[in-house]
Amino acid sequence: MSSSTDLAALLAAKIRDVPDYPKPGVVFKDIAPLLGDAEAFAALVDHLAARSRELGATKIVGLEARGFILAAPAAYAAGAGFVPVRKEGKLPGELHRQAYELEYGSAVIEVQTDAFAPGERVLVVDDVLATGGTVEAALELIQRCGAEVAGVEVMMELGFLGGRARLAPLLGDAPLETVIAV
Ligand SMILES: O=P(O)(O)OC[C@H]1O[C@H](OP(=O)(O)OP(=O)(O)O)[C@H](O)[C@@H]1O
Ligand SMILES: Nc1ncnc2[nH]cnc12
Repeated sequence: MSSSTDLAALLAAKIRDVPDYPKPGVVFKDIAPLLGDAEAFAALVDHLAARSRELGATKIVGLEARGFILAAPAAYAAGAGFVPVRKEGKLPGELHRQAYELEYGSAVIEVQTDAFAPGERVLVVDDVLATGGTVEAALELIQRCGAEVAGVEVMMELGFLGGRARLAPLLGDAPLETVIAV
């Protein structure tokens, strides 16, 4: 992929707007066409893996469920470990948990307390940044585990919902990068 503009254009062409899903007033960004396109999917995963290496991450966190689809292959390609942050009730053992609200609902996410070594550098990967509630909850969990946030990589940012400003206090110097911003 020759430039970030080319990557954004390739991906944007494969994201479908679905009005009034899952609730009236929400325009849902459906990434199924992108995932089904071998060139777009590979280009996105390669980009995430390259950023992970550049940021020195040793673990990539994926946020259930769509974040898993991007984070797991990126971790493999980057030579990093993969850590699932899951919706409540899916992980065994000792957990940290965090309730949050997102654009169209509310939920609780959890992570295993021993998922990271102390001070380990962690990259968070997800598909869509809307209100920022989901990523904010994930950052709180990672910090509670004693790990360091190396950065956040999200494929698409819905700027009008203010997620970036909300996350700034938790990020410090760590970058929040999105391939597409609308
Ligand atoms: O910025 P926010 O307002 O928090 O919204 C963004 C989150 O919403 C979606 O996840 P969802 O909870 O719908 O789960 P899914 O991946 O299982 O579809 C998306 O994959 C992000 O994780
Ligand atoms: N509009 C949206 N489209 C897809 N995923 C989302 N997560 C939160 N808001 C979303």
